[in-house]
Amino acid sequence: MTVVETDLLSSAPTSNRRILDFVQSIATLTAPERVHWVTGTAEEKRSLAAELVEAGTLKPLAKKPNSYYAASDPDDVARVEDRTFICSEREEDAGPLNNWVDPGEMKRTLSELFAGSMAGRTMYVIPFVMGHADAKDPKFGIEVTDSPYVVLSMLIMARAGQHILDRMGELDAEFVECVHSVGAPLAPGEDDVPWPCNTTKYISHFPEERSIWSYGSGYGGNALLGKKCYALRIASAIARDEGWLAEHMLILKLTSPEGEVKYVAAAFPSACGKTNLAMIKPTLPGWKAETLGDDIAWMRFGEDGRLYAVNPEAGLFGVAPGTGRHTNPVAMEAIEAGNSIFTNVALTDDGDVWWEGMTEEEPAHLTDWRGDDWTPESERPAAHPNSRFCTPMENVPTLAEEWQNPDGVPIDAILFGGRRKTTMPLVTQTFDWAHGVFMGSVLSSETTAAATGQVGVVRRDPMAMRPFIGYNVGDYFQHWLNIGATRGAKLPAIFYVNWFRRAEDKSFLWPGFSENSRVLKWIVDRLSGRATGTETAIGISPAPGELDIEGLGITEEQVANALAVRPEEWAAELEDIEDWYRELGDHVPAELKDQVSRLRSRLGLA
Ligand SMILES: Nc1nc2c(ncn2[C@@H]2O[C@H](COP(=O)(O)OP(=O)(O)OP(=O)(O)O)[C@@H](O)[C@H]2O)c(=O)[nH]1
Ligand SMILES: O=C([O-])CC(=O)C(=O)O
Ligand SMILES: [Mn+2]
Repeated sequence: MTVVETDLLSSAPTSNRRILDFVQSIATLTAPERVHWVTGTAEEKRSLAAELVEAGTLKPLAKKPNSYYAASDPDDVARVEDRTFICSEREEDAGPLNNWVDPGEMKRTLSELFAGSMAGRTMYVIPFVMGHADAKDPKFGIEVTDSPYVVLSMLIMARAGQHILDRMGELDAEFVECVHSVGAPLAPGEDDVPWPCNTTKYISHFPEERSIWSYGSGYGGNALLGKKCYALRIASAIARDEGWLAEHMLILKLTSPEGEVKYVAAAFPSACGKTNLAMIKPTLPGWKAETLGDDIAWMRFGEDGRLYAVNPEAGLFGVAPGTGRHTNPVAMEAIEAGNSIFTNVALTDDGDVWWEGMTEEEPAHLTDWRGDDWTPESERPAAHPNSRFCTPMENVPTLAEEWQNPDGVPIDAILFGGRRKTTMPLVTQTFDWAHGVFMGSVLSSETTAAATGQVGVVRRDPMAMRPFIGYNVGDYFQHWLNIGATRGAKLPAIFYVNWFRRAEDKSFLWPGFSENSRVLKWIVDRLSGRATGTETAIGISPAPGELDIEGLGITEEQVANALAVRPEEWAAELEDIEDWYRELGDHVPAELKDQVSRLRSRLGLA
């Protein structure tokens, strides 16, 4: 018996066989120096943080309570989509948008990489639940990792710790096995680096087995395995099998001046405005917005036939640049409340954080995310474009009380949207569920810094889920159609929005941010039958005068340009949509292909 085995059996805070077997097998494979079962106490967090400060990974921030700064390796700054794999038994089940490797072959590769990969390090065992532990069918996970930075981040992002392990033991619950290593074993006496990682990276998912193996990266969506890997890729496969939806969506509660409440979920691709909309401060008098989630929504039918959404996460992992008092004051307040980790932002000389867009005036001197001196004359941004704040949901001053409800909130409207300079209007309502699924399936957006690769290229990002669907995209579309065809379903209305359309002089046609509340008002007016709208080839637009622009200081003409459905743009779009469906192959449902023909004829192009 190795040291680890003795240690594991004697000190494990659970007697659950499945859990012990899993942890033991990973310890045997990865050969860590010790095993630490994560409890989630304040004392544990303090000591982990102190260790990370000692190692140079974290710097305490003088200006923010219990908050830390981290700078990653410059080559480990975002999700790596080209190193992300869906290892289903059949290649066809991974579909055309995923990288597929045979599961047996991937397991062999991983076994080699993980063999001894935690040498000289501590292996942490993080018991967690996505959603609520007292939900009807709680979705548990155990992440083993050799990164204490991941532990501290996971304790913010998910409900985790000893109380979750106890609950799992009580229920003898199934759990998703999440295995993570930064891939940087330490030889005896070898010094560690502040951000250990490996140039070889594998973010591998086994959807049938419901397990995740992540190697080589310590960053965000690659390493906090409860988030994108579990709550979207694996959960989307579970949701397909169980008849629900796991989506890349924010959840927002809106209350009108008359006290009418509506719940909205919205899917925008990474770095396209979910966190901002989730924390919107309406500019229209009397309107109130409250936050339920900013990135992921799990939606299931309730007994009344409505779709109920829960946020499976417990924290925000928000894009820092562009977040400031004038754009997202609610997020700024959340950050001020402390208990946060900031990664790849810039440091001020007095021990605070800064990033582009936080303040209008730039500080005279900073330490940039690479650790270099920075002044306003510097050519490179001070914060990495994908720098992030990791903050507990409880810090959000606009948190809705329903956040504690394990069954979630009934969704009235689903919004799809992307970042498009042209073509896509500010807002349009789809005709019905199938048309909404069609519009979601052709969602398009310019790429952002949230993933490695070229930024600013238009690509299709169906339902904002392109990098996150754990199975064949065509089957995923069919699943959405099936949800709509569920007997007794009282479905949300589906809208499509674009805050990012530009004028000829390249300026934004719509001021965005808090002013998006005017678009939300029109949406609520549609839901409640107060706005009649006007029909276009692609959906229902606000009729002239229906969008409230009072006091906004923009002209009716500018609004008309933001809302315009231009036939010449749509002729080009249609061709691109046809190419897209061809590219996706024969799993695309006939019902959606039929939507393309109908759009073609509505555009007068048949
Ligand atoms: N012009 C404009 N920019 C916006 C608007 N909303 C958000 N942004 C900018 O878009 C960027 C990303 O916004 P987020 O709200 O963090 O995006 P997200 O969808 O939550 O991103 P992920 O966390 O990567 O999934 C930030 O730089 C924002 O300032 C808007 O209404 N108009
Ligand atoms: O997953 C991440 O690293 C951050 C995120 O929310 C996204 O990219 O959508
Ligand atoms: Mn996201």
